Amino acid sequence: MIQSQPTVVSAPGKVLVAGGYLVLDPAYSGIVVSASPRFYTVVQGFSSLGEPVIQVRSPQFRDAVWSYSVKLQPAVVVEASSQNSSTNKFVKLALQSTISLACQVRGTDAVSEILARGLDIVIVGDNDFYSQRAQLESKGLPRSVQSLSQIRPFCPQGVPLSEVHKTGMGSSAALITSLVSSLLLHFGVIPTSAFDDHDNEHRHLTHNVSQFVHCLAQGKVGSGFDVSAAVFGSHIYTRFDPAVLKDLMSEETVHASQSLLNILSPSNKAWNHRVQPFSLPPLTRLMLADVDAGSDTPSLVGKVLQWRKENSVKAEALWNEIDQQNQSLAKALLQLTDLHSRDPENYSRALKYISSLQPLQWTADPSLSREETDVAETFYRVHQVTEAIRQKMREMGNLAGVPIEPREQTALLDECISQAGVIGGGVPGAGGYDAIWLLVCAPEDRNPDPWPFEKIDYFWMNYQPVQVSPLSAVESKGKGLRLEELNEVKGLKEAIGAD
Ligand SMILES: Nc1ncnc2c1ncn2[C@@H]1O[C@H](COP(=O)(O)OP(=O)(O)OP(=O)(O)O)[C@@H](O)[C@H]1O
Ligand SMILES: C[C@@](O)(CCOP(=O)(O)O)CC(=O)O
Repeated sequence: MIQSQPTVVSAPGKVLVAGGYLVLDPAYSGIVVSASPRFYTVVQGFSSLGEPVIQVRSPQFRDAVWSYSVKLQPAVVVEASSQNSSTNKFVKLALQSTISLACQVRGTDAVSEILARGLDIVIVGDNDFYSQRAQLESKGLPRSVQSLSQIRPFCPQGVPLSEVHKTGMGSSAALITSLVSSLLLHFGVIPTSAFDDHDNEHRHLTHNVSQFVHCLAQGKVGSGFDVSAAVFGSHIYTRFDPAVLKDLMSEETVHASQSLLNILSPSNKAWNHRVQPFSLPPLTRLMLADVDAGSDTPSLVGKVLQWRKENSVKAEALWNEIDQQNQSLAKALLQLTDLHSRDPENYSRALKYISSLQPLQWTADPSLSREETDVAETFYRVHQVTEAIRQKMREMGNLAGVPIEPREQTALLDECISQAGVIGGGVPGAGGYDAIWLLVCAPEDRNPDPWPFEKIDYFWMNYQPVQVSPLSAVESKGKGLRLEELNEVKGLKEAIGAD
């Protein structure tokens, strides 16, 4: 029986539009856009018969219920029940770390009281985190954004978690971030006002804990841009030095560590990542597609890093060239936001004008005013820079002998990017065969033409060489973590079985 008011926190997925591979090195940065699909964690008091337990459920998957017992003395130990039909390292480590931290911050008695009745935790992710091809096929629907809106929210995937086809939106980072934050709130480590503003110590603590749990669960310290996007929303990300986590990176030390709070505290100066403000320009729309190019993505990252190590001079030159382009891209995109805020009318008129033309034609009209020309030229610069980045990333792939932008993706992207109103695009993150992103114009009024996004949606639906499935994701302007009301998230109550 559910007994207390639920704590609900959501965290967004991400798209690394520039900075793949480079972002692993603190000398470089990446542009990470937070996306509208979110992971939701619902934590409630739960009265079980017998021993207090924590029950975690992921109702979108088969056999995805995990029970844990918790001992607080002499040290916090979270133990998975022998009856669980599968293990979930991510969930277990999130419980272990947040409860340990809660004991350090609130004291064992307070935590023991909250745990006395047990906890029921439900985790669900928006449909875009998982390929919906099978759902669309079973409903006889074409692969279009419109069809996706006909699939019910948090749709069950019909398979165990280990078999699901992910779309690369950072599911584990968003999941860990929403789970960790909901637990920190539920145990009173941070107050309910923690996420009311975008840059306070509570949000930074949540970031550090989520980053740590995610690294520990993955068994390595990654760049962390995905967790950072889940916490802060879109930004320009520069990674932290992995040394900050070195004393915590084994499961044994987590059990033993008295210094968890000291290391994860926002006042620990060893957390030296940088989060610089960024968002995509007004009246544009991010489009994403899951591409089924019928080929396995080999382990790209290992091979690229190996090549870089063996060819350091050549690699440094290439990394610096790509970095310059990445910085130019961020600058041009931010400049567009600025042009909009200074003169929304001319921005809007220029955007409407370029929406029905191919990039090459954007700056050729002498009848545009000076202000409109500024806007059109800045959009054209974004177009040119995204094309230059693609070219350099292909070069990186060729040199390292890996398919960062494979031929199938090049053909698809070239065709998309040559269409009217398409600003630019590429392969997100590490690249490979799985996905593409585009930035398209989204004028307020579309007449007389269809919106560029509708034309692309139609183009993808009919594209023959590979199967292209759109995602409904757009950029999330929600600035990362959000405290939610259970009743206000469409389909959430039904999905967690509380209706
Ligand atoms: N809905 C969920 N409920 C519980 N655990 C989940 C859920 N989704 C993911 N996980 C945990 O995260 C792990 C998957 O992590 P993995 O590193 O494969 O994802 P990812 O690479 O971040 O995904 P993506 O391709 O979306 O970026 C699973 O093994 C599981 O432990
Ligand atoms: C190659 C890399 O820079 C990006 C990987 O991005 P994604 O998870 O494929 O979106 C690796 C990393 O930063 O963890």
